[in-house]
Amino acid sequence: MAEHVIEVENLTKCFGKFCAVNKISFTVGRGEIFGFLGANGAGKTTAMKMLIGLLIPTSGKATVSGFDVYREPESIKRNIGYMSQKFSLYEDLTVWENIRFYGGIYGLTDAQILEKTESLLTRLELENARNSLISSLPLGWKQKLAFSVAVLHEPKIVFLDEPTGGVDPITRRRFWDLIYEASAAGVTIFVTTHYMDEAEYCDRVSIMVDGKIEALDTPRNLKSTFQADSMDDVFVRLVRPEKAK
Ligand SMILES: Nc1ncnc2c1ncn2[C@@H]1O[C@H](COP(=O)(O)OP(=O)(O)OP(=O)(O)O)[C@@H](O)[C@H]1O
Repeated sequence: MAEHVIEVENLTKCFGKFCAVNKISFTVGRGEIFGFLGANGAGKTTAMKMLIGLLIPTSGKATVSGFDVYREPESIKRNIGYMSQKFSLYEDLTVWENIRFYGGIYGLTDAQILEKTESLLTRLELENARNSLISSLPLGWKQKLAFSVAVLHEPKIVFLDEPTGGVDPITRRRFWDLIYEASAAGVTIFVTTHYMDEAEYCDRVSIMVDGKIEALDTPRNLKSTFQADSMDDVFVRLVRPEKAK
């Protein structure tokens, strides 16, 4: 059986009487691309914040890379990569300055940063943009660069919070090439998205409704279980059942 790098059992987060995340349980295997879906307000961000050591749960258990979310949040932060739509690259620094800045934060040496910068710029075909300000780059390039920076320190797990918001399907597909590459190298990908084409690219998908995981399986099995033609249909049936009728 594949090694579990994320283990979650009855994880719960309540704000007063309202439980944004209500007893969710799942495991994620090494190298797996795990899609974390749900409507706005379903509790995805709250759940992810607990897993990356930013929010202490109310109850339940969870470990990430073997580290406990209650006792070892700092170890979790050091051992994961994280990219969100909101927290990303510095717009008023150049491509190279951003790489150097994050490399420093992740504790890489100058020599490691230099070496990784060259291979990263070549891979992304961004050699000519090394001195360009981030603000001058198209959004699709920024997202690819933000992902590459998030895995600069070679974490075993990377958390992506709506990483491809606002770009077209072709640009999203190119971004997913980077995800596949990382996954093939053994990196586990935990990704939230509102795009159902991306849900189809995941190995398994969980769908949250009102703080609970209502379905969790491969896209193929979910479509079969819900007798749906697409992940879009599956999502609508679960999240807005009245519309599916
Ligand atoms: N600090 C907080 N205090 C009170 N309620 C909160 C807090 N953080 C989140 N919530 C509530 O918890 C619920 C889940 O929010 P969360 O941001 O986790 O949802 P989400 O699935 O990530 O939504 P989105 O797709 O819009 O980002 C929402 O009703 C939100 O208002």
